Amino acid sequence: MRQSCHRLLEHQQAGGEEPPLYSPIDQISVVPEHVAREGGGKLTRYAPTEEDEATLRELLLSLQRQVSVMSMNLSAKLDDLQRGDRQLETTVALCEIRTQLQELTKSVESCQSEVSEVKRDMVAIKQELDTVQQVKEEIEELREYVDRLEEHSQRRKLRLLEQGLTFFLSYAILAAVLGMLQFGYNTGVINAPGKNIANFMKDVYKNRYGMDLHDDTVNRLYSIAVSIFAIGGMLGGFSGGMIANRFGRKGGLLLNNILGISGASLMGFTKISHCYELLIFGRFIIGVNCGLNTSLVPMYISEIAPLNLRGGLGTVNQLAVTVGLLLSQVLGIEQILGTDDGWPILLGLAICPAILQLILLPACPESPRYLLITRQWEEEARRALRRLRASNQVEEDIEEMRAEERAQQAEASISMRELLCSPTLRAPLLIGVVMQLSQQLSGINAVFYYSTILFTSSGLTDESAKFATMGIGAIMVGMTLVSLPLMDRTGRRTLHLYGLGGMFIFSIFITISFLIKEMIDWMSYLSVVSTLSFVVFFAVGPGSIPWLITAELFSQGPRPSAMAIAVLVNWMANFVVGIGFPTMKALLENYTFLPFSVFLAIFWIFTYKKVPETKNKTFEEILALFRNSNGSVRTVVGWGRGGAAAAAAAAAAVPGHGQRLTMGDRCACATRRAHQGGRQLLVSWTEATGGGPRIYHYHTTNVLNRCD
Ligand SMILES: OC[C@H]1O[C@](O)(CO)[C@@H](O)[C@@H]1O
Repeated sequence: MRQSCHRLLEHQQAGGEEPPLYSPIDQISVVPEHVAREGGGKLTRYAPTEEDEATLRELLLSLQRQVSVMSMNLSAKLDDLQRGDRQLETTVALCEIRTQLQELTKSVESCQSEVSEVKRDMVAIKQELDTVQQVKEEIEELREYVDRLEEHSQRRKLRLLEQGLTFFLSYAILAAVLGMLQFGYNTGVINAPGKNIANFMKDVYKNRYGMDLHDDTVNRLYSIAVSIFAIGGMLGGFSGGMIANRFGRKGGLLLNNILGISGASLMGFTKISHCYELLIFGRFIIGVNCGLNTSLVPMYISEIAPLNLRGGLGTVNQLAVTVGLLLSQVLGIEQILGTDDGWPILLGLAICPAILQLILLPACPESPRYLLITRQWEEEARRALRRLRASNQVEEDIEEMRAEERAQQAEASISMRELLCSPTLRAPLLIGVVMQLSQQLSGINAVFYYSTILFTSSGLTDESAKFATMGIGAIMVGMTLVSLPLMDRTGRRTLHLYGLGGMFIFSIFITISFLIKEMIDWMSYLSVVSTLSFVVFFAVGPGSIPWLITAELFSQGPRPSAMAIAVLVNWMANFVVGIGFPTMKALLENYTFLPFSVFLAIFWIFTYKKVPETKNKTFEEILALFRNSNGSVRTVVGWGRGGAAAAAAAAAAVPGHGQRLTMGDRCACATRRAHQGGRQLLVSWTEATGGGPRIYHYHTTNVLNRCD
């Protein structure tokens, strides 16, 4: 209070302006006289002194003076206002001004708060700019690292492409393809001794029941013995995937020989035991054995073959089939084993490939891919590779397998259901299945099973027809051999297109020759030449490519299940053609081959549009072909624990997608709890020590398994 009075006096003594109307009075009334406020706001009692009283008196006088001045001022102003004509207008204007002043004050306040917000934002932006700069630098580093990685993998691939055929690799291939030879042999072996087997059935029936077996019943029994082989094949082919995962590729093949030996023995002992049921059962068992072989052998070969030889070595599958077929044709002629006494030996000879494989295969290594990716036995895989490559430098192969493993999200194996439901695997599965269909629905087995009848019906004598049939077998072997080196040079897709195209043209020629053979004599030769050419083109592509490409289209996890489905389809189509062709021939007569021409045209278009080239591509690259067509797979490199830098790098590597890389996905791959399908972003990486660079593989869509 005392201070306030002093200040007021000082102000007046200094000749200050007329004080505002409200302030001195307000100040005086703020605090009661007997109370004063000290520093810190604490209230204390106040006792006035004489000096204070004098000051107060002075102050009161000055206040009185001021009040009178103010009242004079006021009354002067009021008079002015009352005198003025525009008193009302002025009041209104003052009110308006006051309102505007209030609004102005409000806007100033809001401006103030906006300014402080902007200030805050600017600080945040600055921080973000710093982060962006940092991220930019990191991306630059990452880019350099990716370039280096790419260079490294390019060099690795070049080295992989330089690998050669070693003695041990050839030995392992030879031991394995005995299974495919078994398949070819048993496919053809039943044709030549057809009449002898029918006679045997009649004799047994007569001995058993004392009456003659009707020709129709004999034919039915014989056709059961022929076709039950394919039923066994379907069963074996379908179980191939499961066996391959459970016992390994080599393990499965070794076990399968038990079936081979049993089936061959049953067939071989059919005559001695006077029991044609044994023949039927034996054919079924050997069918299961061959079905398993068609699944396991191509899988084993594609997994042990070096990248640059995979096509050629895959063709050895079909080479073995054709050799088996030719062997059965040659041994089945009347001069050798195609007789009443010889046929059980002919059928029983199927024991030879099984025993030979049992002897040769144990020395071969298990598939290194199976050991490393499916079993995670790295040392064993390394040992197997060292033997197959005849070198201690196998790190390139190991790295390539690891890359395949990463690309398939570390899935050791994928069930049949998962395979069928996976959107990513749908495309390769469809291609695999259509490729198998293109082999069987091309009509090749119509030629094989019924070539002799076809030739005689187009005018050749029985004798020449038999030799023409054998010629087909020989041409098939020769042409498959010719196609072998082309597979890794020309490429699978190109050869398949040539093969299907040629078959299409010659299937038309076959139909033409059937149609005009009655008019022109030499047309019978046109039918033989057309059929031989048909077979030549089959050997160029559709004979071998479906076997090898199905194994190539899939990585380690889904490969066994995919092979099982594709092989099942192959056997089913084989069965349908075998069973259906006689009826088709009866119905369509000279136009019998026309449906095959239509199928061939469809398969050609499909191959042209959908089948990718797999020549010289690693399994990881093939996998990426399908992922990229469906979504995208990228590899980026992140630092340490990931975070913003890795996320930004990932986002930068998927231009246009805009997906965010969430580090939460990391646990996904570790736990591997599988969910089906779905579009999502998935991340996996290799662990690196000491916070160094890490490789992230991520797919933006259609991943097989979602993990959380
Ligand atoms: O070589 C002809 C043979 O090849 C196969 O297509 C298997 O690859 C068999 O179905 C056919 O009898």
